[in-house]
Amino acid sequence: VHTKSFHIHIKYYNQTTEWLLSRTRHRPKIAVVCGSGLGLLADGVTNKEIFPYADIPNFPVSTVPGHEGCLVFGILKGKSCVFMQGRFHLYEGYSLCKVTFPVRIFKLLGVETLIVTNASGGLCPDFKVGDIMLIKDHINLPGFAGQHPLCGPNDERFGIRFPCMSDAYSKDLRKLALDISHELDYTNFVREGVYCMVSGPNFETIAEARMLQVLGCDSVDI
Ligand SMILES: O=P(O)(O)O[C@@H]1C[C@H](O)[C@@H](CO)O1
Ligand SMILES: Nc1nc2[nH]cnc2c(=O)[nH]1
Repeated sequence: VHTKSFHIHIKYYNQTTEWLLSRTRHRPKIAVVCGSGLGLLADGVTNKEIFPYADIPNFPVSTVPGHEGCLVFGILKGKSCVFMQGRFHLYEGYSLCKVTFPVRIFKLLGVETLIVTNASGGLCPDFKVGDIMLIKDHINLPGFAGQHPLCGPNDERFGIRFPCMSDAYSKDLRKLALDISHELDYTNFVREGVYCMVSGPNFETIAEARMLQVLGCDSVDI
């Protein structure tokens, strides 16, 4: 649906939401987007209901290895959750409003907390391969050049026209994650940093990586 368009009509969001609500008993308040190879984050949920993206009306499909392409509803630690086993990327040929389509569906399903994960490239010299970085802020490089999911007519149901981004990532949730990393003795590989989005699909040249470091980025992904 409108793969190259800046805008997806509300009727498609409604159609997808109604389709899901009529097929799952779950009413999740928490959504988790699983990046490359991280689909196993959904393994721990009980009362699972699984919907392949290809079956969900208007949903994009995953085209990248390591992205299973399923929406998994279930219960984790007594909380109803929904997991995206696989996410979408600009470099797959999807417009950014298509890439972010599921996030708006989560909003319409009643989700209040979104946890995003991905496998990104480290830029901070202190980081080691395999470290976990909690995102404290981001730089949306394609956004500077007009590639932005919020371009186009604004629908107030999803948020205001000019969103403030000075507190994009919940301080409370970041503190909780850091506190738990202390409890679990994970502090030697749990970091905090600034995430940079680029369009890909190529990874950075040495000069580009150095430029992103100078701009204050600690990790980069596509
Ligand atoms: O979906 P994420 O960001 O975790 O995946 C990264 C970026 C590319 O899709 C892929 C390259 O290996 O990993
Ligand atoms: N842009 C970018 N994305 C990545 N995703 C995983 N590794 C990388 C990387 O080195 N650069």
